[in-house]
Amino acid sequence: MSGAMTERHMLGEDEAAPLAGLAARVRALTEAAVLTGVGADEARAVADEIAALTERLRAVRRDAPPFLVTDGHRMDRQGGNPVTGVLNPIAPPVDLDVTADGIVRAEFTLSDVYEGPPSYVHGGMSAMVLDQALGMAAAQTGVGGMTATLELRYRRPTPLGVPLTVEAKASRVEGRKIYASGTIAGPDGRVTVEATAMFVTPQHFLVHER
Ligand SMILES: CCCCCCCC/C=C\CCCCCCCC(=O)SCCNC(=O)CCNC(=O)[C@H](O)C(C)(C)COP(=O)(O)OP(=O)(O)OC[C@H]1O[C@@H](n2cnc3c(N)ncnc32)[C@H](O)[C@@H]1OP(=O)(O)O
Repeated sequence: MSGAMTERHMLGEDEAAPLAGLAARVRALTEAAVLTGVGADEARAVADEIAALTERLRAVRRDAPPFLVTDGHRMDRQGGNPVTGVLNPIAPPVDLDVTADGIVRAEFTLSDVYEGPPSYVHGGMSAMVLDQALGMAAAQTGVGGMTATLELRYRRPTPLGVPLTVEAKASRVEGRKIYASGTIAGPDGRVTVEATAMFVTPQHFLVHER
């Protein structure tokens, strides 16, 4: 198990770059696996080669995903994050930026790997991207917190394979509760998904942080 309290290995840029390159290759592999039309023998042969490569990576195993050394931002240090993490092949990855006024924003494209209804993005994937963006927006107000509630309104289908925009902003803070809202929009600027969320800073986290 990768427990939250596990001491994390900190990756400097030199160490992180080749691992990000590895993740990018595996991301491409995942898409190729979903879309491939090769025959059964070729699929088995490739599977065996991949199994051998997996064993090579397992030869040296960390207890938990490493963190990236960043320029003081705690936001993007989780290289293994499934939305933003450059080290994680299942992350698109979504490169979330924070503007001076606390708006969290990214342009990103979701491949066929994230298909829900035929030719559209899976609603759970939209939820995950929004959870992350709203969570980062909430963290802009101070400590940040765990998602306590997340409400989605799917207004229209979200297209695959075209540039999407996610935006989020914190709206208010009440004690340990932080409220945030955000959207995903298609290339035409029309909103496809709206989200509101409440994050709660755990008591013990405040004690550790302050
Ligand atoms: C560890 C802190 C992290 C900070 C990180 C900052 C770094 C930022 C960096 C990068 C951005 C990251 C972005 C991440 C995005 C992804 C986030 C996720 O996926 S999180 C995983 C999914 N969520 C869970 O697994 C939560 C599970 N639940 C819990 O852990 C607890 O229930 C928790 C923390 C939510 C509340 O526990 P309590 O013990 O602190 O809560 P009580 O003291 O009872 O409540 C405080 C107030 O909040 C209300 N409340 C609590 N939970 C509620 C809920 N689910 N719905 C409505 N109200 C709730 C209560 O009614 C109470 O309100 P009254 O003070 O009485 O007005």
